[in-house]
Amino acid sequence: MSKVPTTVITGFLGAGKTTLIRHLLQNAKGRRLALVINEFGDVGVDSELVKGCNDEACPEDDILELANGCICCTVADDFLPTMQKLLDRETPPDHIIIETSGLALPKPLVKAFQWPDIRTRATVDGVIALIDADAVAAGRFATDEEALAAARAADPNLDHDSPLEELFEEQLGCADMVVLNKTDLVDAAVLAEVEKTVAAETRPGVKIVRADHGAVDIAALLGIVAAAEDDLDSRKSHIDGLDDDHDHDDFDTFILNGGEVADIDALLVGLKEQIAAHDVLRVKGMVALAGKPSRLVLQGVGPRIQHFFDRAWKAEEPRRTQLVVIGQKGLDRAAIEAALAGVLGSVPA
Ligand SMILES: Nc1nc2c(ncn2[C@@H]2O[C@H](COP(=O)(O)OP(=O)(O)OP(=O)(O)O)[C@@H](O)[C@H]2O)c(=O)[nH]1
Repeated sequence: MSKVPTTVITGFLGAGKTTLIRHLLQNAKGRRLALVINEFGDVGVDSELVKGCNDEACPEDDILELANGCICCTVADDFLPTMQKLLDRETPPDHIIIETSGLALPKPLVKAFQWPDIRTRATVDGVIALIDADAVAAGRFATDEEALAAARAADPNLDHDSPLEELFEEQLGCADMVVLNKTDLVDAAVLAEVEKTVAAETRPGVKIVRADHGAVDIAALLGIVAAAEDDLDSRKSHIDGLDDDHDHDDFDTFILNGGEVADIDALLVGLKEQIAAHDVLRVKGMVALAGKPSRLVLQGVGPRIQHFFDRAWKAEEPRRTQLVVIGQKGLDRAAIEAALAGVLGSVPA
């Protein structure tokens, strides 16, 4: 029996994983793909967005959500049963795509493919690391030595590099291929520098492909045949030898709840102020705009915010606003909520 190839898509918060997967689904060329989506935060925004595209290549039944924390920490409880369910199907998918949360360490997930019941039926075709070229150019993953020294002084138990840099290294060090995304946001000279920074963290021979909005040919992404689960030793990780004992205490997340938003511009201005003031890494979710039949998807990555209408609100859905906010440890939830209370509208009963 041949094993079902599985591609793991990793990459920091907002790098463009969901965008790349939507592109993949729209260009599946007859392959039956199943998606396993893992998010950090309780609102399944990514799966909503993928379902919203109503693509024939990926019916809703083939989109499975793992919302209980980070996939790398909940492997045994959530991930393995989900894989077993997919593989037990009368007609298993041709290919499984796993979108990890932006904070996930890919190596523990790849290791899970050594689990006896999975190993005989599935293989990791490849680990794809998505990189936000704009964020790397802005130095978001570089260590701010002063800040690190201050953090170490405040917490003598701090035993690692800046959490953002560590994740950057962790995700690149496990990759079979890197997609350097958001090339539209940086010029050629900057891109060449970013590519050098990225190449310094990859294993030898790993290809770096440049992309705009995750538009990479499916033939390049799928069919790498890496069998990554048999090749774990070449993928260095900060948690090697630590018995997979790690957590995500370096990051905080919460949900901003509201009702109908009367003034989108006021919400955007308020959000931008809060993102800057509290160094928020990611904001994403749905906004109910007063007087509009469609729901508004809002996406913030670092200082950039985008929004668009995706589909009409269903009759049974409460018109409410929910935005996931993610930042580094110590995020001042109360201050952010207080600052935005006036522009988010009242939560429906
Ligand atoms: N300018 C530009 N924006 C992009 C590109 N790719 C994705 N985006 C935007 O970046 C934002 C985040 O994209 P997602 O695909 O949701 O990123 P993600 O990695 O799935 O995010 P998380 O699941 O939260 O980690 C969205 O607003 C996208 O439209 C790109 O190549 N260029």
